[in-house]
Amino acid sequence: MMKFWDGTLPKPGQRTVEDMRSVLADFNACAENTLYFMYRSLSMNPGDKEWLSARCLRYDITVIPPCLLGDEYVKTKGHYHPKAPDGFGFPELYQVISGEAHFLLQKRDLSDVVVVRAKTGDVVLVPPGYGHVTINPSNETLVMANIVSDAFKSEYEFYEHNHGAAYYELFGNVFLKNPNYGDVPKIRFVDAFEVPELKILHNQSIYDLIGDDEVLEYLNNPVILEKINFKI
Ligand SMILES: O=P(O)(O)OC[C@H]1O[C@H](O)[C@H](O)[C@@H](O)[C@@H]1O
Repeated sequence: MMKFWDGTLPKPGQRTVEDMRSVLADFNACAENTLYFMYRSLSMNPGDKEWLSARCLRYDITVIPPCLLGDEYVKTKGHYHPKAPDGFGFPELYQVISGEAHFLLQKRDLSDVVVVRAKTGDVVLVPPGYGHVTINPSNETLVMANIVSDAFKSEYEFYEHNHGAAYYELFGNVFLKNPNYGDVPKIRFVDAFEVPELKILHNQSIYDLIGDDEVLEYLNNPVILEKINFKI
C-alpha cells in the first residue's frame, strides 16, 4: 500500500465485522481482521489545524483493505447526515487516494439511488440529502480522504434498521436489492466527476483546499450547492 500520510497518525477508529453485522447482506459473515480504519481530524501543521477547527471542519482518512464478507464486498457502515441550520443536509467531499471505490448514495425518500465509481485521484461530492456507503470493490486497499463539517453526528439508525443500503454489492460487481426495502429505483451508475466552480478537481489533493477561505464554505452552508444547482 502507498504511504498515504506524511507525519504521525492518531490512533484510528476501527470497525469489525461485529460492528457491521446489522448492515451486511449475510448476517453470519465472518472476518478475522478489522474491516476498516478511520483516522479522524488530521492536519499537516498547526496552521491547518487551527484553520480547520475555526471553521468546524475536519479532514479524515479511511483505509479499507480488500475483503469479502460472504459474497459481499467490504464497505463502510452507512449513514445519513442531518440538516445544517440553513435547512439543507450537510454534504461531504471525498477523494480516493489509492484503490477504487463505489460510493453508493441514496436519497432519504429513496427516490434516487446512485453508484458513483471512483478511481485513484478522483473526487466525489456527496450531496445534501443523500446517505452514503463506500464499497471497496477491488482486491487492493482503498484509501480515501474526506473533508466534512464537524458540527453534526452521523445518523446510522435507518441503515441499521433496514440492514444496510438499498442494494448490496456482491462479488463480480453484482448489485443485489436489499429485501428489507420496498420499491426502490434502479441504480443510476455515474463516474466520479469534477465540480470546477468549487475547485473539486481529479488528481488535485482536496487537502490543498484547506486554507482557502471561500471554497469549502458549502460544507457548513449547503444552500450554496443549491444556488449553483449541484446535482449528482
Ligand atoms: O461512519 P461510517 O458509515 O462507518 O463511515 C466511515 C466514514 O464516514 C464518514 O464519512 C467520516 O467522515 C469518515 O471519516 C469515516 O471514515
